[in-house]
Amino acid sequence: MKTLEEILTVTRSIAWGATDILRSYYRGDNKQNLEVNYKQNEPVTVADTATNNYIVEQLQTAFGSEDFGYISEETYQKQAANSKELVWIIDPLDGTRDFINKTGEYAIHIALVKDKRPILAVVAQPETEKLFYAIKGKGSFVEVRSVTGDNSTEALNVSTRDSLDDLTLVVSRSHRNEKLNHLLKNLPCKNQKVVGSIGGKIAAIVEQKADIYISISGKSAPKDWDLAAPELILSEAGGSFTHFDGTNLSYNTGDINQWGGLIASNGKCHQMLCEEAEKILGQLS
Ligand SMILES: Nc1ncnc2c1ncn2[C@@H]1O[C@H](COP(=O)(O)O)[C@@H](OP(=O)(O)O)[C@H]1O
Ligand SMILES: [Mg+2]
Repeated sequence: MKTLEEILTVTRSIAWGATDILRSYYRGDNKQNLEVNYKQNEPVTVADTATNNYIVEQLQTAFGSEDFGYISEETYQKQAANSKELVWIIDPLDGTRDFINKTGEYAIHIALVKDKRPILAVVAQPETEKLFYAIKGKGSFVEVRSVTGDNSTEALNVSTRDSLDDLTLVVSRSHRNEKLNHLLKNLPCKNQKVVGSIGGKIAAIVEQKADIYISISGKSAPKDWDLAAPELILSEAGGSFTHFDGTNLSYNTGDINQWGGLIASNGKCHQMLCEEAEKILGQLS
């Protein structure tokens, strides 16, 4: 069995390959029409499926199916938890709406999960040519691709901002509901900005451009592939990512949905934020 470092090297290379595929669709180099279909009210394009197939094929070629299971957004069908000890959880295009609407805010997520928790993660942000990566216990890093092929890498640390009023909150542009809007209106953090893709929101926190991300499920919920890779990148950069009650997220549980309220933060006032969120939402019901 390869070491996690060896697995990461291969995964990073696959994520750069996926970056090139998405960038070429984004720029219209692939002449195929970007027809938008809908799966459970979420848009899907040929860019999602082409990148999905590329990532899964490349991972399967590199790691096989004896030791590893595979859960990927575009090929997922409702199923029991995957029984393999190591499971890849893949979102080939996180932020499909933003990809279609050309905000540039979309990402690729690849996570390796063991015992329901992420142990290795890559989040690529094609439009900034950045690739965020982490191994559990080894810190988070960002690699920036340059045209000369001379990539630079930096260790990531969340901000040290620790006063609720000063924290900047990032939130979804397209997944909003009454509860979330009520919470955003009543939290003391008044610096709020919309960012597409969960990978992009977590990238903003680990690059210290923001401090908090909040999500509340409605009729639908974010899925394992939306969260597993960003979660590890954030926690390895010193942040926290939990349910409102402070408990950890679990992946590959048999229910792909992540229901309820989730808070990701720089960790400095995480518990206070969780309590504040529950208090504010308690007033609504
Ligand atoms: N409440 C919710 N219900 C369903 N999906 C959600 C969601 N909140 C976030 N997501 C998913 O998370 C990704 C990023 O969304 P957003 O940009 O709004 O934060 C999108 O996935 P995909 O683009 O991979 O389909 C979106 O479907
Ligand atoms: Mg997707």
